[in-house]
Amino acid sequence: MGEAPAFIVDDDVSNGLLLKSKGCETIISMGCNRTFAIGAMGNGSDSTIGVLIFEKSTSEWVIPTVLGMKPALSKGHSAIVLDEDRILVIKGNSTSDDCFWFLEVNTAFVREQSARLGTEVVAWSKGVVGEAQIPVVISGPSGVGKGTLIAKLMEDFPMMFGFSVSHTTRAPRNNEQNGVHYHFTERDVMENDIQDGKFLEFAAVHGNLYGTSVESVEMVTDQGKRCILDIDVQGARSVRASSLEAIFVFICPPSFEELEKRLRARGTETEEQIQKRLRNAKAEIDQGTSLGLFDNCLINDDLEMCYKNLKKLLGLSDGSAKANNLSAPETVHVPLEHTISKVDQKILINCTTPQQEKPASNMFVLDLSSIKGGAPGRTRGLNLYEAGPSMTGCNGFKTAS
Ligand SMILES: Nc1nc2c(ncn2[C@@H]2O[C@H](COP(=O)(O)OP(=O)(O)O)[C@@H](O)[C@H]2O)c(=O)[nH]1
Ligand SMILES: Nc1ncnc2c1ncn2[C@@H]1O[C@H](COP(=O)(O)OP(=O)(O)O)[C@@H](O)[C@H]1O
Repeated sequence: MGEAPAFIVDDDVSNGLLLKSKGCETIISMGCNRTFAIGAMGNGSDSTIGVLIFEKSTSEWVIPTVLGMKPALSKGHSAIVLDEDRILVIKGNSTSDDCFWFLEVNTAFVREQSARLGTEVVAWSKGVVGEAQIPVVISGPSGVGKGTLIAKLMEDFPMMFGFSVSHTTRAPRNNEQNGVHYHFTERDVMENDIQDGKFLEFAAVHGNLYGTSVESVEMVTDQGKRCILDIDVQGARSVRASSLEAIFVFICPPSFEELEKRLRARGTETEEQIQKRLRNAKAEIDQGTSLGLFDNCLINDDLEMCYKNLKKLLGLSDGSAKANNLSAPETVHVPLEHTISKVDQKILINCTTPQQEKPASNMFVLDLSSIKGGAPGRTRGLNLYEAGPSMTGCNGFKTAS
């Protein structure tokens, strides 16, 4: 559990939306029963951010199990309670690609993990500014053309899509690069990482272990791109059961004979491996087309036609309307000294220093009405924009004292 953080607890914690920041420590109340302290744990350069919970009914401090990648410690943060299930923590002196963090305290994931571990649990999830495009899971039997379709998508929309690089214990093919096509790894290393909870899903496929690490999905999301996962049907089922929201697409061959022809023509497998893949293909097609697991099934007969249909279901048929929206948002710097206030799902961040002449140009609105995802993984869909004059006065927003 670790050492208790050296928090300074203020008496003034009764207001649910209260922000109280003393150097590294932030104290925030949630409902009438619990107060959260977020601040430095450890000493000097070894300090990391820690969390303590004060249970008012028992007057006791509880050290929760903290899940997820946590933010680096900063000299000050502001915080605000959202919907009674998570706390938005804004790191001072940081840029918008790393300053918005959510501490989940009562989301479905946290409740599930708390029941599993039998302890109080909280989970960090970093907020990503930008359009909330949910990941795309693509499955289908070996040789059906998944890789070919994904490569076309990545080539035509490089700013929009990013590929989740899986881990596998199978040997690389001649044209495959480590870290690009797969992270080629040893079985015992991968099994340890699975035990440590680093994988979103994993499965034994054609005699090898394959898996998607949480990090591989988060890395794509951090770039503001829509994540594509090329995983088998078992993996798709695991992702469906996880809290990662995604769209599920199954690619089907026009016939079994054509699948066999493509696999042989690719020339990357031995005869034995081809036989194994063909045997597995039958079960995969059965499951992929009949379980209700997939949102869409595309038949890859004519490649161009299938690609066109894939683009259509991803909302790209009109050319690139959505792709253009995805240009990386401008980076905003949030200084150490800032105040925040909340109206509905909008947070006004006031970065104005007393010397500044045009305060409005230094106020931003963080709109959380379209957020998606959360722990495990990133919280996407944060919308950040400069506050207009109507938002910075008495119209809706009250500036926190
Ligand atoms: N569950 C799971 N399956 C994966 C993952 N990465 C790849 N696969 C699947 O493993 C199977 C074999 O992939 P691969 O060895 O690259 O052969 P290919 O499908 O014939 O190109 C395919 O069905 C992939 O979709 C992963 O991270 N998790
Ligand atoms: N619609 C198609 N018609 C004919 N050949 C195809 C089609 N789609 C893909 N291929 C070819 O089939 C082989 C297998 O495709 P690939 O993308 O590697 O499949 P997967 O990733 O599903 O294993 C490749 O040689 C590819 O060029």
